[in-house]
Amino acid sequence: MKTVLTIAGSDCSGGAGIQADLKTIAAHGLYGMSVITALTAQNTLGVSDVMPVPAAFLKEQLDSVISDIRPDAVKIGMIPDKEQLLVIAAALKEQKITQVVVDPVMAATSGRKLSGDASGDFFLELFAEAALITPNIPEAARLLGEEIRDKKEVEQAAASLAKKYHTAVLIKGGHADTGADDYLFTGKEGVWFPGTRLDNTNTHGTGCTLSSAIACGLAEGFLLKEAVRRAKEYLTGAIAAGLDLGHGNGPLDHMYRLRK
Ligand SMILES: Nc1ncnc2c1ncn2[C@@H]1O[C@H](COP(=O)(O)OP(=O)(O)OP(=O)(O)O)[C@@H](O)[C@H]1O
Ligand SMILES: Cc1ncc(CO)c(N)n1
Repeated sequence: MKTVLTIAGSDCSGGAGIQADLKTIAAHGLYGMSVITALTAQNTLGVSDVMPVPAAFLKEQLDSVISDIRPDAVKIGMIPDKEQLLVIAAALKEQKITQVVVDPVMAATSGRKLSGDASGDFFLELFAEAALITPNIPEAARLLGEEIRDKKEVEQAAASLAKKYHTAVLIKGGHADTGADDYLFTGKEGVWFPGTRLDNTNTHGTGCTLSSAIACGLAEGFLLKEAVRRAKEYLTGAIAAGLDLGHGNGPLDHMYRLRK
C-alpha cells in the first residue's frame, strides 16, 4: 500500500485543508496520514478564526509519523508561520523525502490570511525541498511581485518561478478570466492542461484537492506530467459531480467515482 502524508490546516467544514486531502487520498485507494499545522473555524461562507499549532508540537507530529510509516509522497498546504515552515523543511531534508508537492496557500477566498506573510521569501526553505509548487495566478504574481495578465505571462511566470526556486511549477487557472487551464513548467518543458470552466460555484477546496491528487500520482509512481494530468481529471470530475452543500461556495464530491 502506498502512503501519502498531508501537512496542512484543518477545515472543520470538511471541504478544504486536511479533510479534503484525506478524502482525496482515500478516493485514490492510498493510505493517508496527516500532520496538522493549524485548526481553522470555517465553513462554505468563510474563515472565522485560526489557531496555529506550536512549532514544537508540529515537529512532534512529523517525527511520530515519519519515523514509523515513511510517506511515499507529501502534500503541504497552509503554514501559519515561519517557525513551522523551517521545522517542516528540515524534516523533509533530513529524511531525504523528495516527492513533495507544496501548495503555497496564502489566503482563503474571503481574504483571510492562512499562511505566513505570503511574500516570496516566506516559502524559500520549503520550496527548496519541493518537487512541485502549485500557486494559483494571484499567488504566482505575489511570489514574483509582478502582474500576470494573460497566457503568455503565465508561461513566463512559471519559468521565472522554476528558475528562482529550482523546482517544477504548476500555475492553476481557476482565477483566470476564462477557462480553467493550468500550466506546468517542469524546468525543461512547458505543458498546458486545458480545462473547461464548469458553471458551479461549489469549488471550495479545489486547490487542496488538486495538490493532494498530484501527490497521490507521484506516490503511485507516475512521472510528474502524468500525475498532474490524472489529478486534473480527478478534480474536474469531483467538481462536475455537482454536490451542493452549505450556504456559500460548497465542497467537492470526492466519492463520485465510487458511484459510477
Ligand atoms: N469552475 C471551475 N471549473 C473547472 N475547474 C476549475 C474551476 N475553478 C477552479 N478550477 C480548477 O481547480 C484547480 C484549482 O484552481 P484555483 O486557481 O481555483 O486554485 P486555488 O485558488 O488554489 O484553489 P482554492 O480555492 O482551493 O484555494 C485548477 O485545476 C483549476 O483549473
Ligand atoms: C485549512 C485550509 N487550507 C486551505 C484552504 C484554501 O482553500 C482553506 N480554505 N483552508
